[in-house]
Amino acid sequence: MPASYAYLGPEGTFTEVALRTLPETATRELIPYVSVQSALDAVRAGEAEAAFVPIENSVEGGITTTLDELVAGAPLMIYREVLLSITFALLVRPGTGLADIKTVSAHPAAQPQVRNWLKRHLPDAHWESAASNADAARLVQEGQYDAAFAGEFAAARYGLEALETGIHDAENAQTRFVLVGRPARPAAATGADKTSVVLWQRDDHPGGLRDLLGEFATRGINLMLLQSRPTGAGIGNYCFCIDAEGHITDRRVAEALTGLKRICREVRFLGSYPRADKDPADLRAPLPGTSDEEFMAASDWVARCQDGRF
Ligand SMILES: O=C(O)C(=O)Cc1ccccc1
Repeated sequence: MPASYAYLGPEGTFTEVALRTLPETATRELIPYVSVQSALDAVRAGEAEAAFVPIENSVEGGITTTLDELVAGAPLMIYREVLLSITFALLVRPGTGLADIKTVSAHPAAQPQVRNWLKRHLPDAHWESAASNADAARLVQEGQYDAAFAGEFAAARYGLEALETGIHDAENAQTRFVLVGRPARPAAATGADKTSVVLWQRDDHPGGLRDLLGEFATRGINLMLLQSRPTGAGIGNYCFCIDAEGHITDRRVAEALTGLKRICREVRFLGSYPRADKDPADLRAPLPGTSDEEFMAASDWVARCQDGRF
């Protein structure tokens, strides 16, 4: 298997910066791709061992292009996540002033993070979406746009200068990135893990979403992401992308997935992996009655009852 990781490029993306925080990248070739889709397709085709892509930010929620790629097509699995705090720089060709800027470009996920700043400083600038923030910087270098919102570190790579730095509408904005590979056994539980799934309801009925969420709630499982995405089968037709606390080898998570598998038309397991935001030591104790030991003791009791040995 090629020891390479694909990532959302070109060079100089926040994605690349987040990826380089993973220790194993020292022994991997890191290959930039023009889109999330092409990076994930490289994994599906066996050209790359894994792909590293943005999946969620704290301002706008899920990055829909990534979620939609994971929802459809040949199954993939998430193995790691990285959180990165994000502030933007306004990158321009040397000599450009604020008054010269007619067009600005960045990845669509950047727009909600700089909207207020734009309104205040460049109210008449025309927004042009780019495949990534670094690609916007590259297009500024080529003369296609006047300015790009990107990481300050991208300036040197594209011969640009930062007219402004530290741009962020929301304090502490973070973006979450994931390392995605072909399906295999998830890494062992660390004690502070997250499980990602996609759920498709069997039919449309009152309380349908509550039924799905109930499988987590009754087992004391906290949810960290719930994003509905259209299935493409018509208005009102959605699947649900869910991140839940815990690992598939935790009894309560395994039982919740068992319940969901029974009541859903389809469940896609997207992986169990260590949480980037928490140490196992910080994690609260499971709700009473939902620890592995309590699940095991209860099923032993049922087995004894079935045997008449209670
Ligand atoms: O990695 C990048 O530079 C991207 O273009 C994706 C992105 C978009 C907005 C915030 C963080 C990452």
